[in-house]
Parts: sequence; C-alpha cells; structure tokens
Amino acid sequence: MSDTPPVILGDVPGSFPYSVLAERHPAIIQQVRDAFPYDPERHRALDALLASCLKGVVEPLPDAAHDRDRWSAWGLGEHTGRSWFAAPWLWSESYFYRRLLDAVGYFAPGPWQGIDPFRPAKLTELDAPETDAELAALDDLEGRPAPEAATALLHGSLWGNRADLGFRLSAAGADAAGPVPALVADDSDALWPLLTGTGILCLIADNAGRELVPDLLLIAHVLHRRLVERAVLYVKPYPYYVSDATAADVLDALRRLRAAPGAAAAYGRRLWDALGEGRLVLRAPPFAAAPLPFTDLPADLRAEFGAAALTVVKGDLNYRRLVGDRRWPPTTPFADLTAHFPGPVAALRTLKSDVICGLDARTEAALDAAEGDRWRTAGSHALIQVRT
Ligand SMILES: O=P(O)(O)OC[C@@]1(O)O[C@H](CO)[C@@H](O)[C@@H]1O
Repeated sequence: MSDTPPVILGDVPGSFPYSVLAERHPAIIQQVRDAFPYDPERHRALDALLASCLKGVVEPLPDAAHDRDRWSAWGLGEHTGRSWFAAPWLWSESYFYRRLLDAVGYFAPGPWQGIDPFRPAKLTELDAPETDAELAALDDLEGRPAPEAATALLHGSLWGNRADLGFRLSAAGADAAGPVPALVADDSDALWPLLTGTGILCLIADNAGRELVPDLLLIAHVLHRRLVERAVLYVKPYPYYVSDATAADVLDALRRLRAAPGAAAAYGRRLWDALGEGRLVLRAPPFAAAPLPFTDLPADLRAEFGAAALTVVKGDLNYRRLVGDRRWPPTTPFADLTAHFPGPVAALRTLKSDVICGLDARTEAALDAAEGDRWRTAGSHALIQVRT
C-alpha cells in the first residue's frame, strides 16, 4: 500500500500515545508499589524503571533473562539506548510491561517469583458486585431462542472489553457515548454463518475478570450449541498491560462461575468439563506478549488460525496488532488491513486508541462532528468487524 501511514510513535507531547508512556506507565508503577509490601530491593528496581521511563532510555534485559534471545529477535538491540518515546509505541508499551515484571522479581528465583503484580486489581474487579449482576443476567437468557442468546453473549464479550484496568487509569468519564450509535461498525451477521458445527473457534483473549468471564460464556455457548467442535483460548504467558488474562486468571474466572448461583454455575461446569475433555484448549504462546503486529505471526500460530473456522480477536491492543498500529484513514477497508491474517477473523473491540479502520464515511463524519477526536480513545464506542 503506497500511502501507508507511519507506525505510531509515542513522541508527540499531548498525544494519547505520549500520555500513556509519560503518565499512565508511571501511574502503573505507583499502583503496583501500593499493591504489595515489596522489599527495598524491589522498590529500588521500580525507582530505576520509573527514572528510565521518564528521563532515560530503553535498558537491556538482565543477563540471566530466560527470553533474551526472543527479545533480541523482537528488536531489543535496535531500541536499547534509545528513548522510549522514539521506538514504535507498541514496542515501548510491550517492553515496559516486560521490564516491570523484572522490577518486581516475577521471573527471578525468590519470594516474588510468579506473583502477578496486577492480581489484587484483577481480583477486586472479578469479585465486584457488578460481576454478580452480570452473571445473574444469564438466568434471563435461559429459554430465549438460541440466536437471541448468542447475540446477547456476543455483545457481552464485546462490551466486556471496557473492563480494562489500565485504561481506567486515564479515561475518567469515559462512560457517556455521544449521539452516534455506540456500535460504530457491526459485521455480526457475517460472523455466525462461519460457525457451522464443524471446525474450531480460536479466541485471542484480552483482559481478565469482567472481560474474560463473558468471553468464556460465549465459548461455553458455541460449544454447548455445537456451533464448533473445539475452542482454543489464547491467553498471555505472563502478566501484561495490567489486566490482560493469563491461565491463572482463567482458573479464577471458572471458579467464580462455578460458585455463582443460577445458570452461571452450569456455564462454569460446562467449561470445566470441556477443558478436561479437550473440547476447550488453553494456549499461552510467547507471541501473545510480543511487541509486534500480527503480520509477524510465527508459523505455528499462522497454521492454527489458518485452520480455524473463525478467530475472534478481542480488545484494543490486539486490534492495533491485527490491523497495524498506524493512523489509517478510518474508511480504509478492514478486509484490506487483515488480508494478511491466515483465516477468517473477527475483531471485537471498544475504541481506546487512535487506530481505526472499516468505518463508512458518514459514521466517521458524524463521530467527528459530535465528539472531535474523543470517540477514538474514550472507550464509549465499539465495533464488530469480520473478514471472511
Ligand atoms: O487491549 P485493551 O485492554 O482493550 O486496551 C489496551 C489499552 O488500554 O492499552 C493501550 C494503551 O496503553 C491501548 O491499546 C488501550 O488503551
């Protein structure tokens, strides 16, 4: 594509990417400090990361890092010694979370090894009364025609994406949607015919808690209604972007479902059994936490998504990775930007960053007229986009 816009950097003061690097990341460091009684060594490491984020440059991984070679292949050599604001925004963000885990001792042998620095916030959200209300709503779905239930669960998964703990740090008052419909694109009519009873559904998860629960409910529905033979749920191999889901978060969500009253418990049991029978498979590939777009998918994931009836890509970050982290003209066809993806793909995403494509011109004009640029990052609008 000759007129391809440049990859988004975080180097424009006042821009959303800049604010994430300069404000959100320091706030996340403070949030993590407050969440645990870390020892002085951990606090010194967090101090050093904060100084690096604000005034310093990208530092290399520790010599003993298990994934040094992987990050070398992902461009660490090219960005080491450069400002975080000069690297691609996606790269800097992803590496920040990898360095944060070093600072809290997540990978190194010791008392903090494997302790998710975001777990307190994740559990607070999962245990919140709002989650009870969302689970109770499942009782109303019982007995409704299957297509109606499927649509309700699809929208539950879609809007579950607003439950993003990192986003909430910088999106105060993001609830009100303007006069333009909250759903700015809806290709869901093209989604259901792809689930014909045979084949595999792949779901690339985003956030834990109140996004992962509706994702699991959607998976339970398509398995129970035999719209697919098997489902594969892709989570992160380690804590990432504050609320992104790991396998531990899947277990927390399943326990929450099984302990809930009413219909929710049956969903939880079905999912638990499906995992045991291999009809639901969990995967946590390293690439899920890579600082790269999906055009760089490794061969194994290309083969898995290529063999699937549909791959559902959840959330804003994954949308940026799927279509390319660039300020495309909003009317650029979604099919053009996802032609690289090896199989049918659907994006379910609330708009929380500048990247957007696949809008019709009238919708773009109405959004701009009603909200200026706010609609792109406020989380008040969402989309369901499908490329068959
Ligand atoms: O992927 P999610 O959870 O829907 O959103 C991720 C996010 O909160 O983080 C990035 C900014 O740090 C943006 O892509 C978006 O704002």
